[in-house]
Order: sequence, then C-alpha cells, then structure tokens
Amino acid sequence: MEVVIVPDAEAGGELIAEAMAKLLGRKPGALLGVATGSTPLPVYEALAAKVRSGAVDVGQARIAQLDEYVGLPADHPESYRSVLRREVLEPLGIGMDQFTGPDGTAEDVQGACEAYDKALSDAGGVDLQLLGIGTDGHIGFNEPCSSLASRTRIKTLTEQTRIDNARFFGGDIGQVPHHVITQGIGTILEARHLVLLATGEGKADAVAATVEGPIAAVCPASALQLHPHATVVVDEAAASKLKLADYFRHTYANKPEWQGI
Ligand SMILES: N[C@@H]1[C@@H](O)[C@H](O)[C@@H](COP(=O)(O)O)O[C@@H]1O
Repeated sequence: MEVVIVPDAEAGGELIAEAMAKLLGRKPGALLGVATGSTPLPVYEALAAKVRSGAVDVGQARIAQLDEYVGLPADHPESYRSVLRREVLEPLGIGMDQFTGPDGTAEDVQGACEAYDKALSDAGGVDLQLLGIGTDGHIGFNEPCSSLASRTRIKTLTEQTRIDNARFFGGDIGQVPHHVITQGIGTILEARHLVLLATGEGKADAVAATVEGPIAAVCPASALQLHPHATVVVDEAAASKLKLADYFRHTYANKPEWQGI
C-alpha cells in the first residue's frame, strides 16, 4: 500500500485526477469506479478542468457506481445515481449510456445486487476505484464487521452513518434510508487500482487503522492492505495519527517520477 500525504484536499484531487487522466490516455474506455460524499469532489473538479482544457478525453470512458440507497426513487436528488449524474457525469460531459450502477428501486434487491456484481465483471472489471472512508472505517457502505470477502449486497446502515449523511437530507435523519446496496469488499478488491482519498481530522483515526492497524473486518478499509495496487491519499490533518508519516513522505518524495501513483 502506498500512502501519499498531500498538503490539502485540492492537491489530493489534482493527484488523483492526474492518475485518472493517465489511465484514460492509455486506455480510453477505462471503467472508473466513483464514490459519493464530500471528499471526492476535488477529484471530480480537477478532472472536469482537464476535460475542459482538452488534456483528457472522456469520450469513451465508463463510470461505475459504488453504492446506492435502497428505496429512493432514481430521480430523488439524493439517490447516489442522481448525485453522480450531477457531480460527475454532467461536469465531465459523460452520458448515462456510459454509466452503470445498481438498481436501488428493484423489488428483488438481492437479484439487483447479483446483477450489478455480474455487470461489473462483464464490463471487464473496474480499472480504478476511487474510495472515500467513513469515520468508522467503512468503504462504500460496508459497515464495520462486513465480510472482507463480501459481494454486492444489501446492508443496514449504522446510526452513525445515518447521522453523518443526514446533512444531505436537510439535516433530517428520518429521511436517510436504513438500507443500501453496496459493492462488497471482495468486489471492491477486484478493481485493478484502488485509490482512497481521506481529508480532515475527523478521518485521522480511521486512516491510522486502515494503514497501520491489523487487517480486520472491524475496519473495512483495512482490506486495502490485501490489494496489490492500493494508494491512500491523505491531507496533513487526516495523516496526523500515522506513526509512519515521515517514512511515507520520504518514500513518495524519492520514488521514480515515471511511476505515478
Ligand atoms: N457511502 C459513502 C462512502 O462512499 C463515503 O466514503 C462516506 C464518507 O463521506 P464523506 O467523504 O462525505 O466524508 O460517505 C458515505 O457513507
């Protein structure tokens, strides 16, 4: 696992957008896995700026969703499909025909989960999966003690995650669904490159457990330690509880320039 400590969220966004641009340069039809939440926004802004300047062509790029609320109509403004349309697809000029996500409105939720897992592998697998992290170490909506081998499935949110996400529902926790569909941890680990971005002091404990703690289902993001190509990008505040911060700074400062992340 590589840990890159950046000065701020904007620098993290630029670094990851650059990695996405390089990937699309060598594989124009790459499948990019995207996440919701506030953290990835600087990545999408930096990538959109590259599209506008002509530095990257997303004409053939494909976008895959990480997780979704169960029961929100697809056109509800806070369904993750709507959020991604607004924050990723529209700014990048990518159409819905280049997008794939789970059906959070399906009557047969389990069937929808299995269908999405299969759709991802039929699409050739995710090339780069961008991840945020919950304050409890969750990735996607894989709450603590999710199986590290899990596939896309329905999960019940913890109260903490519902409290954290109430801000997107006008602060009304009653509006936050209890159930979600999420790519499983086993599904996420199949992506060719995992890039987790964490910013702010509120993520410092979760980042320390992810990077320097044991691989344990109680911290789902620690599963990244099992992946052959995982990059954790953190700002100074999110890195503040890493014991090996100086080592991570040293290795990143001295790696070959051609290597990228
Ligand atoms: N399902 C999403 C996660 O994918 C995201 O990483 C997390 C953190 O969000 P934020 O980046 O806003 O802290 O929120 C939700 O739970």
